[in-house]
Amino acid sequence: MATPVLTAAGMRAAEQAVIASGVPEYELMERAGAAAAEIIWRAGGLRDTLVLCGPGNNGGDGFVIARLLRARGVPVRVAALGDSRTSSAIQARAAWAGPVEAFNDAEPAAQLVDALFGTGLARELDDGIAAQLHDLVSMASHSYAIDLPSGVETDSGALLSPVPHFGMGIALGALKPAHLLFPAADRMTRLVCADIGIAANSSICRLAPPSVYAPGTEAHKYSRGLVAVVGGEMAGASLLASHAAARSGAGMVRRIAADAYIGGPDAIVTDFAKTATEVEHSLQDKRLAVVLVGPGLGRNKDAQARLDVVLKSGHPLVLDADALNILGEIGIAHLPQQAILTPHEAEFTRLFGQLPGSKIDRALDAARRSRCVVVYKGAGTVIAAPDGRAAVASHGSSWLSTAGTGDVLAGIVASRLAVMRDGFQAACEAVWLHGEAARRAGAAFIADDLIERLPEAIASRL
Ligand SMILES: NC(=O)C1=CN([C@@H]2O[C@H](COP(=O)(O)OP(=O)(O)OC[C@H]3O[C@@H](n4cnc5c(N)ncnc54)[C@H](O)[C@@H]3O)[C@@H](O)[C@H]2O)[C@@H](O)CC1
Ligand SMILES: Nc1ncnc2c1ncn2[C@@H]1O[C@H](COP(=O)(O)OP(=O)(O)O)[C@@H](O)[C@H]1O
Ligand SMILES: [K+]
Repeated sequence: MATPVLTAAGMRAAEQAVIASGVPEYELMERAGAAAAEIIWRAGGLRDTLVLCGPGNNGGDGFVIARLLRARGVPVRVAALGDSRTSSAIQARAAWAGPVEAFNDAEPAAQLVDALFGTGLARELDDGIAAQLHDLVSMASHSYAIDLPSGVETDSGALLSPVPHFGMGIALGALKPAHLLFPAADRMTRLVCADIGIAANSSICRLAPPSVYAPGTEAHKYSRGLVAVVGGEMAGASLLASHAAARSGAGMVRRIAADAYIGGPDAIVTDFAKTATEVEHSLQDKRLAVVLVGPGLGRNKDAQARLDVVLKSGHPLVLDADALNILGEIGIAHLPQQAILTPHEAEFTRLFGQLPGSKIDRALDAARRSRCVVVYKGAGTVIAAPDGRAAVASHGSSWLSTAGTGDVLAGIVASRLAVMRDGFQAACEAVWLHGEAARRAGAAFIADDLIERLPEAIASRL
């Protein structure tokens, strides 16, 4: 099941709904503290522990964690950053029977629990606080960020001040954008989400592994989807995309290109189309389920003419690479509705300009403006639909940062769209399969290797 993602305001609203239903606010803090203490106990056992508590409810969680770990026999010290300022945090502090040290004087421990700030962080940490947190975390063998690492901005994943690397992030009640967006997501080696009895409904989710279906017994190559990949003068990129499409479930792939390359998998049929008119003619095939254009297209006048006939073809479209660059120049008004766009950062900015907000906000804004599904690529890829749904793919392999992997993704997107016809779902499946193929390919792979891993990635989800 997809894990929902809540912004700081969304989380407050979800908490308020539970409180309005009759659960005392302090009960939520006890639940959060108990869930986190259980996770820490399982991971760290009887290690000597230091809990850092801030002034708000995140600090309150810390006092509950300290009390419950001590009740299990864990040697626990608590260091607080000033007084507790909320009624729940004051109550949690009063229930802690041990001494409270000053944060600035706290000595390191084998296990460090950061309950300084969570969703209420309003500005960067003072330099001295950030430095002391950094030292204490780096001297601990086990470190846990309660709800969020202190210093990250909940909704954007930005680092408001330097943030150390934690062994584990323990999200309370729901994931927040900073758990999945970079650079914050990189500050937690492991991430767990603790259930505290909050109904976290959200149109934004963490990308979940898909359920993929094998073709039915009545399937034939056209019913499984015929994909056309329209390339230009350069063969490599459109070949990668075509090959990836062929390995991702489509019944047939046709490459329509001006290059004279005749190698590549024999299963891919190449239509030699020198001019835009010849491309137009090839696209008149009613059996085509999806047309992908962009990889290897080029940006010259001929490329523009080829793109133009694709945009007017009436087929469901996937637009990548040079198709996006050309659209960045001529404007998104020329986009057909319900296409899938797969921009990386530079292509995104060329298409939509500098949009405000988090990467999730920007992807959703772009999807609404273009009325297309947008796959905003990079570490922390966001897939957004015009109706407000978004999925965030985190922890994809950084080895993907190699030439041609985007062409492979575009081919997978086209193939999944040909198979299932739902743009958002197809894009989500494709990003997951691409990430899984990368995981299976290990280190230092090239784009071609990813394609070979796609059948295994698909088989793992049947
Ligand atoms: N309502 C509840 O009882 C629950 C609260 N929860 C916890 O509460 C957290 C949110 O609590 P709060 O809203 O109290 O916020 P925080 O505890 O994250 O921080 C807010 C406090 O820090 C101060 N502050 C903010 N930025 C600062 C900075 N840079 N330097 C110094 N002081 C700064 C604020 O003035 C305020 O006093 C969540 O992250 C979660 O850990 C969860 O346990 C769920 C239940
Ligand atoms: N550091 C990274 N971590 C995770 N994924 C990445 C990283 N860098 C790139 N990727 C992924 O690799 C692919 C690269 O696509 P793109 O930039 O279009 O490359 P190309 O144009 O060379 O094919 C995208 O799917 C992107 O999300
Ligand atoms: K924290």
